[in-house]
Amino acid sequence: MNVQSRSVTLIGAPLEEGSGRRGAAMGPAALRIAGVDQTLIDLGHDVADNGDLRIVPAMDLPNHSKAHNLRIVGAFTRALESSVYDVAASGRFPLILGGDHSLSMGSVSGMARYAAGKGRPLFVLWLDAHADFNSPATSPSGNIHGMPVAFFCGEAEFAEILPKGRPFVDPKHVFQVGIRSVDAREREEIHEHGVNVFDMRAIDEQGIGAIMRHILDVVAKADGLLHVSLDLDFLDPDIAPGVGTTVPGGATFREAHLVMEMLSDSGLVSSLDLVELNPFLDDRGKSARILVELTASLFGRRIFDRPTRAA
Ligand SMILES: NC(=[NH2+])NCCC[C@H](N)C(=O)O
Ligand SMILES: [Mn+2]
Repeated sequence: MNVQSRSVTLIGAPLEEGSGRRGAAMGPAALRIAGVDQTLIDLGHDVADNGDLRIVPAMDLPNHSKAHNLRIVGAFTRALESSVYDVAASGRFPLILGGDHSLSMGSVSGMARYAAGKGRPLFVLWLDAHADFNSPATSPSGNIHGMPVAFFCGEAEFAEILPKGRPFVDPKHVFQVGIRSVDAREREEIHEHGVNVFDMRAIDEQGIGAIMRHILDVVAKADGLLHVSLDLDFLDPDIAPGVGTTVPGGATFREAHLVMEMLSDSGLVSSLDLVELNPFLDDRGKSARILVELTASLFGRRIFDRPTRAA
């Protein structure tokens, strides 16, 4: 195996209040039970586990009728922003175990602060069925997990969650791959802001390999850092049922692994979110395991590393 060994720190974010239902708070536990730490250790990496973040609701934030549970999501955003920043600044790779996708408001903002301090641009690879570019004004649901991209791009500020002057991500540095469910006003917003969208049709027509080569080329040429945010619903629900917002027609097992293998080869990835796993909806741990397997591919596992076995 020819993989650069990395120092990885796991950060559990048992957050479910950004989604419309319960269950995603069990995500970090399920990912640990599926063996995320040992899998990385077996690949030769040094792994530390910071445990799960524990928060109290941020009472300085308002109760917002169009951004449900803002005080809890806001508290997680603050806690994750600083712990992801601290882990990255200590030279380690932050691996965030979610938790619903609103946690990316914190993780990506923490990486944006880290990248700004290094004078390097931050790029985000958003692997998801959804664009998550709503704001309280445009969201049909009021669920904050549909808003994180707009938040870290500086477009959705629904209360002062993070200090004024926080660094934003340039929407043109966001690559969304696997998209197949976008709300009407959200669609206008992503086009207006120049987010790079590769929807499922683009994957079907161009192939995921060509799309990934293009993205990695752009990041490498800019000497950027690349944060990867993997929403379980990027995958087809047939292979990954343990998620609250399933959309048919998602990425296949091999498409998802090829994304991770190419990311691994590139050496460009600085940080990773694993989000939206809802173990309450899963089928005998299948979705938790697939997220761990994909993480293994991102950290250097190759098809030929696995013992051959009949199905
Ligand atoms: N991360 C997710 N699963 N997001 C789903 C968002 C669904 C819908 N667009 C909304 O804003 O409510
Ligand atoms: Mn999402």
